[in-house]
Amino acid sequence: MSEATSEQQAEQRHQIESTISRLFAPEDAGLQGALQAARDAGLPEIQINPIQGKLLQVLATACQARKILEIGSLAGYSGIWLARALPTDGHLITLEINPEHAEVVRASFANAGVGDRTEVRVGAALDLLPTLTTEGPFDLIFIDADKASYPQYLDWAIKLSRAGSIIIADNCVRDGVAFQQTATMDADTIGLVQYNQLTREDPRLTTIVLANDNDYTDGLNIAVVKAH
Ligand SMILES: C[S@@+](CC[C@H](N)C(=O)[O-])C[C@H]1O[C@@H](n2cnc3c(N)ncnc32)[C@H](O)[C@@H]1O
Ligand SMILES: [Mg+2]
Repeated sequence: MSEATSEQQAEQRHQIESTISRLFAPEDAGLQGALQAARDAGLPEIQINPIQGKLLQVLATACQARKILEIGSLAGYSGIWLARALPTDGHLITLEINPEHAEVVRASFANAGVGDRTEVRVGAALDLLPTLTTEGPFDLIFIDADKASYPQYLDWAIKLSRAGSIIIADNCVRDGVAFQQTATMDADTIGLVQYNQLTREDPRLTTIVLANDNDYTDGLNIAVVKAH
């Protein structure tokens, strides 16, 4: 029997991913509505994928999350996945710099039935994070905003967490460049490289990166806070 070509292997990986998505992470009307609202508002399609959304829910459930913090809301797609892992008295705060995005998020949260347990705060995350110290600790923190600030977001995430909290950051593979050190990197890539290094070396964290987006070329950095 002949070896599969690289195109056949890519197609097989794609089929497996679609099957996992369909079986374990189907999108209901609320999630599909958030994607449509984003398209209608002309927002970029840079949200996480359904498997990542379900993974966020699995992790939120694993740490019995009652308080979740998200940095970077876009249209509320990841926020809906996260909010649905909360108990009815749980709370998700999502930080978003763009007021137009925030309006779309609020409408999509309401449409998805999670308006009661979610709050969108508008502003630059680095300005808003210091105002959250009395509202934590957060059980899960999801970082998915401007990449250059990821190292500072990590500092804040640890400050706002407890032992057992889970800190997740998106786009921490980026075709592999997020693990490289070169002289010619832009500020976003430097932020990602530093984030991976900081989470790998920080003795307070246990960390792994999973390549689980865009045909394994991007993915999530997942860190558990062991102690402060
Ligand atoms: C990749 S999108 C978030 C995607 C979303 N988490 C999802 O998967 O559905 C990044 C979002 O972060 C917002 N953002 C960028 N810089 C920010 C900052 N400094 N503070 C807060 N939000 C920021 C952008 O406006 C954008 O809506
Ligand atoms: Mg992202």
